[in-house]
Amino acid sequence: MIITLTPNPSLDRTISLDGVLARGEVQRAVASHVEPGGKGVNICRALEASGVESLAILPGDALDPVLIALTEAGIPHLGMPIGASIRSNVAITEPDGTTTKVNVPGPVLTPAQQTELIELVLDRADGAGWVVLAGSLPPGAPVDFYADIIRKLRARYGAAAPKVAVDSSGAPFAAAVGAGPDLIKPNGEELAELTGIPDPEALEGNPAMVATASARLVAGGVGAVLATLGAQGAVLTTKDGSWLAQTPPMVAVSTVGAGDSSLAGFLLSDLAGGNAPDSLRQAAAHGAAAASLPGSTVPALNQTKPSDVTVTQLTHPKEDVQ
Ligand SMILES: O=P(O)(O)OC[C@@]1(O)O[C@H](CO)[C@@H](O)[C@@H]1O
Repeated sequence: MIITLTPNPSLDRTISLDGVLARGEVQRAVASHVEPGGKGVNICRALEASGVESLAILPGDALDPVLIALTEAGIPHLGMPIGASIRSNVAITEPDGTTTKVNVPGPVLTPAQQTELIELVLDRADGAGWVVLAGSLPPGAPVDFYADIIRKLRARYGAAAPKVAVDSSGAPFAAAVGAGPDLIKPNGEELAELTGIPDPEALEGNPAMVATASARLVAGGVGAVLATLGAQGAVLTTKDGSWLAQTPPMVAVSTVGAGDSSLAGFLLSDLAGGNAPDSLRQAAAHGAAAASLPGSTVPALNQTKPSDVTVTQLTHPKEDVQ
């Protein structure tokens, strides 16, 4: 069983253009998709598509379009009523795979609502294999919201605590990293920010540098780092080493949610007893399959091609990343 918490979920509208996005112009779209979203929600959608038991915890009223869509899709979820609408985020995709995304802040969670949401997670985590804390925080939540949940889970369940994965951004991600989660899933930019690399482009095309930066986080108490690098693949770093996964070149249809599918692929392999390189392979296969699907559509296991993924072990270069 995998529990996800999405404290700032969204209704995702993806608009497909048949040309390049033109700022300041009126353009006609060729298609549009609406899906219930937010990172943890997408992870549960991907797990459900592969028959893995999960529960999506999120703030949202029973009649909110996001919760209605989750019910219709048969995604197990637990909504905490907030008396406000879940935000709507927009993605615009171009034929070459370029995706432009605009995310809005979302409704405020009061301190009482934050406490209630945390209690829901703590209660439901009993016996779970993983708890995934995912996405941005809603306005009003303190920076250490995720870090606090990690500490509370360990305090309540001790040695029986579920493993915790975190995928967020900015200061809340950095604070969560400080609490030593079992797994984090940064993209290149987030990894640079977490490790103090001033120019994220330095990591582009340099998996060894990604591995070195990730290894520092592992040395600092993070269990594993799954760095997703878009078309350049993914790098997994644990205390045992680093591996690079690469998928065959492709033109993406929509990259929205590809990282969430990657994390779902990793978790379902891990739950099934896969070792680190196996789980990385499934993460990369899930990410590539998601990028080939429109909107934030998530792939099922049988739509992924792990045999097309090349996994190689990396050695960390001696020089420090500055
Ligand atoms: O604003 P956040 O919480 O960082 O990200 C939200 C979001 O971009 O993440 C998912 C894709 O990963 C989408 O479903 C959703 O719109």
